[in-house]
Amino acid sequence: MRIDVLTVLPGLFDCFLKEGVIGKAISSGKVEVKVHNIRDFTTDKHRVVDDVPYGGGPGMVLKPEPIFRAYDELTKEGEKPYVLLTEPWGEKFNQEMAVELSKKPRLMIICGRYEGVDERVKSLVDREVSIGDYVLTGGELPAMVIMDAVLRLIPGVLGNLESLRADSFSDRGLLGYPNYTRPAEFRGMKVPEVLLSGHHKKIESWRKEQSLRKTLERRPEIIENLKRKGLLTKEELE
Ligand SMILES: N#Cc1c(-c2ccc3ccn(Cc4cccnc4)c3c2)n[nH]c1N
Repeated sequence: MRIDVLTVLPGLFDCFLKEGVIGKAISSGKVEVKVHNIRDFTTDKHRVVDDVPYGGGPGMVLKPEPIFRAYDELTKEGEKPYVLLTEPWGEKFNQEMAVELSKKPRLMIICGRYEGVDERVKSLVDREVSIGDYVLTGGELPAMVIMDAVLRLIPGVLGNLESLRADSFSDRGLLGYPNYTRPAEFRGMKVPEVLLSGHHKKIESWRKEQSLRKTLERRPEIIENLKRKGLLTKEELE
């Protein structure tokens, strides 16, 4: 998968693209992520990317020209990208969307700043996406959240064991099971016996029950949604 990111703050992505699972996936060539400074696609000597809003009002708006120039330049060759625009009021990002996006060969993520992008930029966009009902200062952190959730699903990025675990739980949006590690007792708090038993079938069924129970308690709508889609097995429904 290739992802092109358009932003006026490319430096925000430096650590994200160097560290951890995502950094390894990029350095090993499993995925390609290129961050482009929208300012590099301006043509004036002051490299202006924003302007005051028509009709008045606070703040500035990202101009359409530099973003269109970047899009035209980056799509001259190769497969056309599926274009995302991060927006406070976009479609809510979730695991289902992450799975869908992970199957695209190429993505482009346009990150707004200030009061947002000129409305005409949306003629380039396939999906306006929000990571939640709160207002951030720009679209870069949402872009990193989306990339993290999508790239971890690319085969080989997490390694086999992890991707197997992911398929059975988080890809259906179920909440995770409790994790423990040594010591077996810490300040009077013991690790559940089943996890010390070495009985893999019992452990798996305990984890599934914990995940379903936590999801039912905290996010019952996820269970209802899975029931409606027929994505819960008979024993999971019991
Ligand atoms: N995805 C996502 C987001 C954003 C987000 C995303 C892009 C931009 C570009 C500009 N702003 C700031 C801004 C714009 C309009 C009004 N108020 C503030 C952004 C916020 N905030 N919260 C989310 N879940």
